[in-house]
Amino acid sequence: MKIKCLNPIARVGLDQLDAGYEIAEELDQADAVLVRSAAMHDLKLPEDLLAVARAGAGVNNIPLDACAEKGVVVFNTPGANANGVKELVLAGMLLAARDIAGGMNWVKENSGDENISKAMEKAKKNFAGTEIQGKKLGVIGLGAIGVLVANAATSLGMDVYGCDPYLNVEHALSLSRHVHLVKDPSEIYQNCNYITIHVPLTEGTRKMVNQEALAQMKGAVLLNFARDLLVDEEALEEAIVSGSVRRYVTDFPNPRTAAMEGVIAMPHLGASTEESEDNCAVMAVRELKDYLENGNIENSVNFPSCSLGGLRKAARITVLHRNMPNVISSFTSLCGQAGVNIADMISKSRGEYAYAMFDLDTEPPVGFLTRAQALEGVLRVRILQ
Ligand SMILES: NC(=O)c1ccc[n+]([C@@H]2O[C@H](COP(=O)([O-])OP(=O)(O)OC[C@H]3O[C@@H](n4cnc5c(N)ncnc54)[C@H](O)[C@@H]3O)[C@@H](O)[C@H]2O)c1
Ligand SMILES: O=C(O)[C@H](O)COP(=O)(O)O
Repeated sequence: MKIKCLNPIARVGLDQLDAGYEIAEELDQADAVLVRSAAMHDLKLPEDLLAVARAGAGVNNIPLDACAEKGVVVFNTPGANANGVKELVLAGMLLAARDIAGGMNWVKENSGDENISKAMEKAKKNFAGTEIQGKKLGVIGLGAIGVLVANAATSLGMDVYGCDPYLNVEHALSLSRHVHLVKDPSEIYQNCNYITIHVPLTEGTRKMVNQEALAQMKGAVLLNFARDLLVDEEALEEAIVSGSVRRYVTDFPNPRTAAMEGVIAMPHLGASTEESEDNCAVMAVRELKDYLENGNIENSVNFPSCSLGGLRKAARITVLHRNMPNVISSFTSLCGQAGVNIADMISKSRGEYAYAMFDLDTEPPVGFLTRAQALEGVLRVRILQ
C-alpha cells in the first residue's frame, strides 16, 4: 500500500506503517492519503484511492461528498488535539485580559535603557487589565474542545455557560456540573464577558456569529479557535468599532482580520504541540490501517462506523454503497449464485451512504468482484484475504 502525506505527519504515527506500506512520492500513486490542513478540494484524486485520514478534527479542507461518491472513506481523529487547543484558548483569554503582548513589546523596545527597571514602573499602567476569575465565559459547541475549555475555566473560577443543540452523551458526561447549559446562544451573547466558539465549519455554521449575534455583545472578548468563516468579519469590524466586541482573539487570521484593530491573532497554533501532533498521527494511521487491512471503519466523517474485527475467514468482502433498497439483497443473491457461503455480515448506514461487510467461508470465484461492482447503488467493492 502506498500512502501519500499531503502535510508533514508526526514520525511516531508513520512508524506504525510496517513492511506492507511505503510513502508515495506522488498523489496519483496513492492508495491512501494522510493530511492535516492541506486544501484538497481542487486536487484530482486517483481513481484507486481508498481512504483519506485527517490527522486532526476539522475536515472542511476535504471534499467529503465527492470522496463518498468515489468510494473513498474519510477519517478524522476526534479529540486527539483537543487539549492542545484548550490550553491555547486559556492563553487567548489571558492575552485579552491584560495587554501582555504590548507589555512584552515595550520591554523589547526599551531593552537598551539602563533605567528600564525604573521606567517600567511608570509604563506598566498602560498594559494593566483585569482577571478572568469571576468573569462569565460562554462556550458555543460542547464537543471535545468545548468541554475541556468549559471544565478548565470552572477550575479557574469562571462562571461558565455552554450551548450545544447536538451535545452527545459522551461529552455531556464529561462536562463539569458547574457549567450552566443554555438552549439559546443569545443568552451567551448578551451576558458573557468571554465567548468562545468550538463548532465545525459546515454550510449550517458558516457566519453563525453574524451581525445580530455580535450586536448583542456588551464589550465581550470573542475567541475563535475553530475556523475564520464562522464569523461574519464585516459585522465583526463594526462590532469592534462600536465596542460591542472588545477584543477578537483568533487562531485563523486572514488578510482582513490580521490588519484589524482590536484583534489578537495567532498563526493556527492550536494543534501545533508535540503531544497533539503525535496523538493525531497515531490515531489517523491506526484508523487507516484497520480500514486498509481489515475493512473496519471507525471515526469516518462520510461513512458509518462498522467492524467485523480481524480477518478470520477465507475472505472478506466490503461494499461501500448508496443507502437505498436492494443493494444488500442483490449482493447476497450474487453470493448464492456463486455458491459462496456468508459466514458473518454487518451493514450500517449514515445519511445517503452505507457500508456492508461479509465474511465468506470460501474465496469468491474469478469475476466476482467485477459483477459485484456492477450492482446498482454500489460505490466500491473490496476483497480482503
Ligand atoms: N485551532 C486549531 O488548531 C483547531 C484544532 C482542532 C479543532 N479545531 C476546530 O475546532 C472545531 C471543533 O473541534 P472539536 O474537536 O471540539 O470537534 P467536536 O466534533 O468534538 O465538537 C464540535 C461540537 O460542535 C457542536 N455543534 C455543531 N453545530 C453547532 C451549533 N450550531 N451550535 C452549537 N454547537 C454546535 C457539535 O454538536 C459538537 O459537540 C473543529 O471542527 C475545527 O474546525 C481547531
Ligand atoms: O481542525 C484541526 O484539527 C485543527 O485546525 C488543526 O489543524 P492542523 O493539523 O493543520 O494544525
